[in-house]
Amino acid sequence: MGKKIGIAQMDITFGNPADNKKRVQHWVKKASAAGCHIIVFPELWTTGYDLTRIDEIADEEARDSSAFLSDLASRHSIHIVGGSIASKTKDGISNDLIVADKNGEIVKQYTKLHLFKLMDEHHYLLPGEEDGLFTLMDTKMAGMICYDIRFPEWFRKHAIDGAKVIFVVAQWPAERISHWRTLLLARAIENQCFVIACNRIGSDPKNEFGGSSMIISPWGEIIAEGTREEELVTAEIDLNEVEEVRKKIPIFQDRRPEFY
Ligand SMILES: O=C(O)CCC(=O)C(=O)O
Repeated sequence: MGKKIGIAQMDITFGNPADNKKRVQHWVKKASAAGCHIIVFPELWTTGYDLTRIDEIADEEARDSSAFLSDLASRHSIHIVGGSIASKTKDGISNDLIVADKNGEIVKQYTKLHLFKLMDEHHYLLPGEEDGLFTLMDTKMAGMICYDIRFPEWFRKHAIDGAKVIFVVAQWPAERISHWRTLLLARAIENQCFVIACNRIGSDPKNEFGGSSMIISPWGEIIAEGTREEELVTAEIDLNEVEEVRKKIPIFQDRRPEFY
């Protein structure tokens, strides 16, 4: 049976978690009414890239955002790949992707592994040290955050470890949207998995963001793509397609890692 995916290609109010929570509530209601099994949100949706104030507005131990997403997921009976949020711990602040299943259980908290120096992340955030794997609907999946997609070896590790669907949550600037599209397509084709990527729209004081959220099949077809407007991007995916593609061109059997 197909699974309906919804991507909340939303704008984010700069440095205003309360306002952004209202936005997220709106998109969860919309996705639930549209019959989506999963909804996906963008990177740093609570705060935006308000890094100079991040210490004030980050969420202590991701507690508040996790409770918020968990409550929404169980009330609307929908799995939430809850974008990422700034989480404050005793060691510093990290950029964490939170996943809540439809019963409200938090099944993953993944910290962005690769920090993006061009947007000063290394001055404000701590990098992660763990993988992005989780299970939803009895299927192994994984989450990545924005700049992570420039590291094919990180994606590959997750595919080798069993991920059939890889989510990407981002705030990807419009000026490099051709990189975004090309990298996502390549990651889907080379790993023969679904790639479901959510990018924000709108702007902040330093960047304009490019939308073009995408749902890409394991064969590399774009099943759905957003524009640069706020919208719910939806498509139904058939998880069996992963095995079909991997049977047709068996790259995971044909790899020769002893030479790489
Ligand atoms: O790699 C890029 O061009 C964009 C990355 C980015 O914006 C981020 O990681 O936040």
